[in-house]
Amino acid sequence: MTDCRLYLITPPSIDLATFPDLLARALDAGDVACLQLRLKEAPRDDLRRAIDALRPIAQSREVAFLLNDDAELAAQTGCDGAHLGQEDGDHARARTLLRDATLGITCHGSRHLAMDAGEMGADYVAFGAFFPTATKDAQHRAEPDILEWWSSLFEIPCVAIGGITAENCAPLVRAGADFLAVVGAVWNHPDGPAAGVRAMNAAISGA
Ligand SMILES: Cc1ncc(COP(=O)(O)OP(=O)(O)O)c(N)n1
Ligand SMILES: Cc1nc(C(=O)O)sc1CCOP(=O)(O)O
Ligand SMILES: [Mg+2]
Repeated sequence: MTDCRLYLITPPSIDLATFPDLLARALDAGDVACLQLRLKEAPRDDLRRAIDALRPIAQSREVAFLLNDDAELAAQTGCDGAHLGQEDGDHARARTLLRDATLGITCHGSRHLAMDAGEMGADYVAFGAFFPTATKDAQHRAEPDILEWWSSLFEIPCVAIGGITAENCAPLVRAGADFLAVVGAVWNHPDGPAAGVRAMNAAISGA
């Protein structure tokens, strides 16, 4: 029995007229540990509107609501935390701003970055991309052995990301990933996002 759980990230752009209902149905379909709002192109006002609309949908279902890229906005708007990359500002300042809220840090395929993030106080470290992804132009790759190495040495949870699907995720679960972060595997599932959540849950449990 694995403790690994699904970490869902929003599609790169959403329509607030229809997405809240789609999200609710996806979250009701199975186990989702957290939702990251990742709208790279959205103007700040749209981002605030999206937070206001989507945060209650996640939090009312005990799904942690994390904001991508902006710890200050996350802290101001009642998010459960933020995910920051290596270019997303001062991690130590974000740690202070977020107080007890979650701070996750992208560490690509780097043991060094992961240890720095752990020392700085990250609540999780994220490794990737494990597989080719159509969701973004990923410049870094990671191999499953980094998950084994990290989880054998450190208590801080690790997230695997990048091109993960129900079909390819088993080695990452077995290597020790605490969370699998996905976009396409859920939102582009041929039978819809709810089916995508069910497929990921089944693949994680069966790994
Ligand atoms: C869980 C998780 N892991 C990695 C990333 C990537 O963050 P970053 O490197 O800052 O890239 P962008 O997402 O900002 O394009 C993530 N968002 N979530
Ligand atoms: C947002 C993101 N960050 C990555 C990294 O490697 O840091 S890969 C990625 C995209 C994840 O989407 P999908 O599940 O559709 O591949
Ligand atoms: Mg970022």
